[in-house]
Amino acid sequence: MTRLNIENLNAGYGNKQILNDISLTVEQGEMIALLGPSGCGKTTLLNALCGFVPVSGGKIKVGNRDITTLPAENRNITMVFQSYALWPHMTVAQNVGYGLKVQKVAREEIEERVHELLSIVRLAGLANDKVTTLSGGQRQRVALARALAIRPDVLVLDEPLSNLDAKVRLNVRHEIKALQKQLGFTSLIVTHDQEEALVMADRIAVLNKGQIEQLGRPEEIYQSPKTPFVANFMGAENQIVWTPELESSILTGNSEALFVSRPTNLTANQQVFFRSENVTLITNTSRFDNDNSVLSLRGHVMQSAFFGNNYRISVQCGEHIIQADHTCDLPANTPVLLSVPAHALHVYDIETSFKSNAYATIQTSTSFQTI
Ligand SMILES: Nc1ncnc2c1ncn2[C@@H]1O[C@H](COP(=O)(O)OP(=O)(O)OP(=O)(O)O)[C@@H](O)[C@H]1O
Repeated sequence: MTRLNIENLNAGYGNKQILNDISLTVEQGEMIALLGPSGCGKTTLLNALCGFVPVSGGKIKVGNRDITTLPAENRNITMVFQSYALWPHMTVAQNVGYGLKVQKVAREEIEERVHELLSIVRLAGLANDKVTTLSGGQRQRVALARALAIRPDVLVLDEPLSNLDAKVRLNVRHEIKALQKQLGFTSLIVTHDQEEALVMADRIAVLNKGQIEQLGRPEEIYQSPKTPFVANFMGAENQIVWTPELESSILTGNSEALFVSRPTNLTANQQVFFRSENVTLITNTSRFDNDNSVLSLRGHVMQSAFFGNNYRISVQCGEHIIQADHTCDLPANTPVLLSVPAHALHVYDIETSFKSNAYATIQTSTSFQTI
């Protein structure tokens, strides 16, 4: 496996440009997750790498080879599809060996390689079964073994777990990750599931409208989103646009005020995002601390939903509806006080979307350690 280098890539369908100036390097042995909402261009990027979608500008290099205009079969990039794309009339072993047979590799070598890969993906006992008799998780492991059999320079995976049910999905994602670490393959994986990206990837590229909005380690993307889009996409679903009116409402010092306190890094004409898990909810609303280290606001419960390990409480705070995680159920209309520590706030300038959050920065590093 080798390094993949994408430089200023533009691609699309006919006159419709989908990818705008994408630059991304996947280091040897690294797994990068492409994360973004439906239609942002994730699959188009994989298709452009594989040679299925023509490139209108920029370069794709694998190691020192420029593959930008090479036909798909000469690129040595293999795709694992969401739908597995296995041959239904073939056995497990025949599917895994298919690519090697096309490459006219000697029969003994194919047998050896197929055997090796089937034991890696723990399917050796099913070598002679028809793939149609396998479960979804097993089929995806066959697809993975088939892709790896031809020793691609780069492996790309297009939502490989989407067709699996929730429990199998958790297992297979850990298996793919473990395999990726064990074999050290260079890979790009497409997902729209942020948890999947956080768990599996060495780095995450968040795509928005055909552009990379942020690239970084999972911790960086989660804890220090650079833009409102990334903050919101990574689960900071609460948003308050901090207008001059809100700013003046807090400065009244009124104990009935909706906004009780705000941290010093939040000023007028900014927007703030935060996660429900970072909101502390109390039912004693008489407390009135002018505390500069938290954003604190009053409201009343609209509804409550059971989430298994806690309750997600929707709180109406003036015009805003804030989601807060809480340990117990609360009846509608209960008055509550919400507070969010400054370090959990992601603050951006309204006009420029420029990040102005001094509290939530973490140590970041763009270097990638190969293992
Ligand atoms: N064959 C095609 N011809 C024309 N437009 C296409 C084609 N395939 C995709 N598109 C358009 O390109 C854009 C990006 O699609 P793409 O499939 O890359 O998005 P995605 O991020 O992978 O979405 P999803 O998560 O829904 O799979 C969309 O607007 C889509 O309608």
